[in-house]
Amino acid sequence: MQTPDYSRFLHVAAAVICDQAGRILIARRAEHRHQGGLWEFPGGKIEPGEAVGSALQRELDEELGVTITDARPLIRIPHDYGDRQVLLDVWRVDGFEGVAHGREGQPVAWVCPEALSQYAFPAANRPIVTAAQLPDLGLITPDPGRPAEWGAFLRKLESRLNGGIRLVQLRAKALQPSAFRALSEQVAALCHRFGAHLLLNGPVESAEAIPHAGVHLNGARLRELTERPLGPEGWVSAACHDLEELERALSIGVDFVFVSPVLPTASHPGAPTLGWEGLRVLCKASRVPVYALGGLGPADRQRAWQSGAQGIAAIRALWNPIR
Ligand SMILES: Nc1nc2c([nH]c(=O)n2[C@H]2C[C@H](O)[C@@H](COP(=O)(O)OP(=O)(O)OP(=O)(O)O)O2)c(=O)[nH]1
Ligand SMILES: [Mg+2]
Repeated sequence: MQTPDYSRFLHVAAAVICDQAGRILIARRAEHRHQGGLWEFPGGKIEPGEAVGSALQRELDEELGVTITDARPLIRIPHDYGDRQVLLDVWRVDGFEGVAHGREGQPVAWVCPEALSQYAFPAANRPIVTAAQLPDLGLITPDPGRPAEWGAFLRKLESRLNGGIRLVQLRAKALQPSAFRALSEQVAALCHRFGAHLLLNGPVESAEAIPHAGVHLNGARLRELTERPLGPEGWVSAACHDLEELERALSIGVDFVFVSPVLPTASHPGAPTLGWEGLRVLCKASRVPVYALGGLGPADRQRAWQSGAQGIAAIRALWNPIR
C-alpha cells in the first residue's frame, strides 16, 4: 500500500460543531451547488496558503456567524467524486461564541448524534458521521473469567459506564461460543441502558443475534473475510497493526479500526511498537476513524488527536482508571 498523495485534491475544512447538550449542527447545501440538496457539516474551501484552522474560523463566520473557541482535528477524508477530488479536513468544535444561523440562507439543524444517520449526506461523509457518533475513549474488557465471576465483571463494567464510557469492546478469548453469547446478552443489556455502543470481539453470528451490537474483527477473523459482515445497522471494527491490514479492513468496508501497539504494553513486553509516528502514518492512510491502542490512557488523547486518531482505546487504563 502506497502512502497517498493528495496534493491535487480540493482541500476543504469542515466542522462537526457540538453544543453543550451534545447535539451537532448540520446545514443543507443549496440545490445548484456541487452535492446540492444534501446535508453537510459547515465549512468550505481552504484558500492558497491558508492554515486549516484559519479557514475553518473564516468559513464558520461567513456561513453561520460563529467564532470558534475550542476545536481539534477529528478526521481527514479523501474522496473521489469523479468530477472532483476532495480532501475533507474535519475538525470537532466543542466551543464557540455566537448564535449559529444560516447566513447564506441555508437551512441549519441541531440534531443528536444518533439521528445523523437519518439525513442524506454526500458520499464522502459516511466516516464523518461515524466519527461524530463515536466517543474518544474505547474500553476493551479484560478477561471476564468463569461464569461464577461474571457478576463481579458486570458490576465493574456498570461502574465504568457510570463513569462515562460509551464504547465497549467485549473481549473474552477463553470463552466457547455459547458462553460468549450468554455473556454478550448481559453486556448488551447493560450497555443499552447507558446508551453505550457495544462491539463483540467474537464470532460474527453472536453479533447478528444481538440487536444493536457491532462486531470487532481480530486479525484472524479479518483475514478470513472477503466482505463486510453484518448489515448497515451494526458497526464493524477491525484490529490493524500495519498498512496491509488497514487496507484489508478498508476494502471490506469496516466502520473504524483499532491500531496497535502504539507504545509498549504490559501484556506484550518487548514486542515492536508503532510509536506516535507509526500511528500518524496509519491515520493518514485511513479513511475511517482510528482508535490508538497499546500502552495508552485518557491522558494520551491529545497526542492521539494530533496524530489523526479519533481517540484512544485501552484495557487497563480504562478498567482501573487512576483517580
Ligand atoms: N463543507 C462541506 N463540504 C463537503 C462536505 N462533504 C463533501 O463532500 N463536501 C464537498 C462538497 C464540495 O465539493 C466541497 C466543499 O466546497 P464548497 O463549494 O462548499 O466550498 P465553499 O463553502 O468555500 O463555497 P464557495 O466558496 O464555493 O461558495 O466539499 C461536508 O460535509 N461539508
Ligand atoms: Mg461551504
